[in-house]
Amino acid sequence: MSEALFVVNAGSSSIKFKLYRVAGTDAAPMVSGALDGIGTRPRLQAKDETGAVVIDRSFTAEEIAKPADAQHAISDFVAPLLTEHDLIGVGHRVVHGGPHYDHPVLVDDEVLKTLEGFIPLAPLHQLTNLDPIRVIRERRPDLPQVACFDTAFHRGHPEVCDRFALPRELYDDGVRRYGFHGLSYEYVSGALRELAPELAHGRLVICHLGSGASACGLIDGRSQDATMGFTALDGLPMGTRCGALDPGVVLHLIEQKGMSAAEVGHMLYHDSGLRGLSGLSNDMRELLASDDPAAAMAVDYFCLHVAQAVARLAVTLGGLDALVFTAGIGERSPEVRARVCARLGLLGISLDEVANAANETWIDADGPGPSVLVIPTDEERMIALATLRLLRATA
Ligand SMILES: Nc1ncnc2c1ncn2[C@@H]1O[C@H](COP(=O)(O)OP(=O)(O)O)[C@@H](O)[C@H]1O
Ligand SMILES: CC(=O)OP(=O)(O)O
Ligand SMILES: [Mg+2]
Repeated sequence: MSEALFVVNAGSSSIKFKLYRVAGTDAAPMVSGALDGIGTRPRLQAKDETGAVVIDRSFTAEEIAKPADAQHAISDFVAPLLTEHDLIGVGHRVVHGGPHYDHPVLVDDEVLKTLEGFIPLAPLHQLTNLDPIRVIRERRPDLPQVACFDTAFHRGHPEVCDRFALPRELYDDGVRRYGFHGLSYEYVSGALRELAPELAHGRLVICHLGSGASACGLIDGRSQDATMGFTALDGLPMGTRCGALDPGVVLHLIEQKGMSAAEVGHMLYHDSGLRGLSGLSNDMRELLASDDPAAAMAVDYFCLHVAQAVARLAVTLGGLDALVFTAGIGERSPEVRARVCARLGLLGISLDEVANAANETWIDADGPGPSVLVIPTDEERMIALATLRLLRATA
């Protein structure tokens, strides 16, 4: 029987999963799938390694009302696939690891309790990250589970990038700039190391532009600064999240407009960003296809703020050798990349329009400026490898 590893990447409305075949210290996906539309139009789809569909099943909103229901349905689907494999463990993406977890950890009662304490810091993510862990613990208490954190990669930031300009004691209480999407940044900088080691050692900015969006500045593969802060609300505007915001607006909404903290929180997490700006959609594809001026302004706002973030991070790094785009928008939208880069001529950035339009890996024009690349991210692979390393080390 060959060894297998299961990886779960749970989000607010979907759970992505992959089942890996383990070979030594490497792992290759056998089945990849997702259950999305939780609570609305739940649908479980998965493909095998040849791309053939192995399940496509719809559920009612009542059947899969919450992430725990989704995990049960996924586990029911996966269990029969495991008869010929020895499942050695499960790796999870957990968005918030707080100030102390700078590496993946084996989940036990105490770890789970600590991670539950971070739910208020990542309301859109943390609870749904922890639900599958609980469900799998109920079903298979013997199975080792590993939490891999979005924050861990950023824990080595210099102090000047880790603090807010607030009274010192708040930092000791954990009010810090954590940064997120660390699994994605770790994967992408590793992929760049394979493609061009000299660039990976240099000053690099990676833009992770998905439904959550952030940018990270790295030197020699190590994160120095990132746009997300204490929570995954900060930094770039996102699908439904506001990004960086004058904190005076929050005070105004509460004190003058009489909104409750929960109402403000809901607005900032769910009704802002591209959705709020456009009044139309949180989906970049729809905005790019629309001829509504508000949609055009939302796209322009997004591109301006991404470009500003790249310039800001280049200041932290003391220059820029390469810029990498990744995640849904970063990997698939030539128009967004072109509009971001058009604003970055001052850094010497210039695109090869043909390569950019074709979503090629290298998209900068010949010349002395920074390299510009498109590298698809793979958070699940990062989780699989980190989980495997930890399981081997603790075996
Ligand atoms: N071809 C495309 N052009 C522009 N945006 C795209 C394209 N494909 C996907 N997107 C956008 O990518 C975003 C989702 O990115 P993704 O990385 O899948 O998000 P997440 O994993 O955080 O749910 C959505 O805003 C979607 O509109
Ligand atoms: C941290 C974060 O924003 O994650 P996602 O992009 O998956 O929403
Ligand atoms: Mg994502």
